[in-house]
Amino acid sequence: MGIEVVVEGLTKSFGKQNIWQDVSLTLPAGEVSVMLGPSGTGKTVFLKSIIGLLKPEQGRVLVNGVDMVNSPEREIMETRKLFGLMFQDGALFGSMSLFDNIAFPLREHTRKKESEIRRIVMERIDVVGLLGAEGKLPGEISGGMRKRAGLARALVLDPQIILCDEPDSGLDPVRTAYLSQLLIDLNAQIDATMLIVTHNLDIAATVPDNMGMLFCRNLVTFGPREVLLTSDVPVVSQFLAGRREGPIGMSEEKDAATLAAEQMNGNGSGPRTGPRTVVPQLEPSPGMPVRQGALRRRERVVAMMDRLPEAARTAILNSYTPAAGGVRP
Ligand SMILES: Nc1ncnc2c1ncn2[C@@H]1O[C@H](COP(=O)(O)OP(=O)(O)OP(=O)(O)O)[C@@H](O)[C@H]1O
Repeated sequence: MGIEVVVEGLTKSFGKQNIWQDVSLTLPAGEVSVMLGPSGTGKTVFLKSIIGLLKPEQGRVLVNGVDMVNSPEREIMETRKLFGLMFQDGALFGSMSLFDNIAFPLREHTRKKESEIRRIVMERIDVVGLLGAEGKLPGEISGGMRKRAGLARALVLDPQIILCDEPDSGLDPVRTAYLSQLLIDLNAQIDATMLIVTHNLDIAATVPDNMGMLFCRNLVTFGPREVLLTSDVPVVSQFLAGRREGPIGMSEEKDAATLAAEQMNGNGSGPRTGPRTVVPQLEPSPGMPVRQGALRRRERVVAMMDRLPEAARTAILNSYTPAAGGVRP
């Protein structure tokens, strides 16, 4: 089972530029979480801070008892082995075949024999649906295949935590839908804790158990998916609706005068009139194991029900009630 990641009071700046401050959240073990946010709000910086590649000036990130911000570098390096990373562009070596790319972490970090490496690599290539393409160079395959190869490479060291940075970038809607299903199937198979950074609304609506959003140097919210999906917080509802009207502008935040003018014109970001539909979360494909993370999540969310907003409670109850169309385990 995956490992929980506890983020406490994290603040990161580059020189005088504060990226975000006082971010606290817990990625529950074995569950899938998504971090949303407009471009430039520091989502990638957040991922890099979790694995200790960037150093926030305040706060802690606890993984298996190790603080990825303040512990000695040796402990951080050791703990980093628990992570699988999938970067935006797949980050593959252009001169190596897919097989060698995917084998790279095993050859670099383990003393396994080539026969064992071959077995593991081919197994992961099968999981991401790339059997037959293992001899190709990254330049000879499509962007979607490169993403899947990046995911296969993230999986070879049996990670307990998987971080995906914009897995959908450059993919068409159909490929994105396949990738979403692949992420859920993977979670069912390996029960790893997953954090996906994206601004893709389809992934946000259908993949995660939990969702958060970074905006304006703060974590706006983080919790069960239904909380964000039914939220009336202006920045959240604007983002989820993909509207121009609201606090998010082209360069992140709009000034107060523009916002006031929008509200005068009736284009404001006030409360919605009708309820927002929460689409069902993706289920693992037929033949896949039951997602253990979903079972644990159900217990966790039911226990916190009385602390959640009413719209989120209703959405959760609907998803867990077969009569209401809910199909969750
Ligand atoms: N190593 C660095 N040194 C200085 N500034 C940096 C560094 N890395 C990131 N930044 C700055 O931090 C801010 C957040 O960048 P980040 O890439 O995390 O945003 P993001 O939310 O992932 O954006 P996008 O959705 O467009 O990928 C940007 O202003 C960026 O220029």
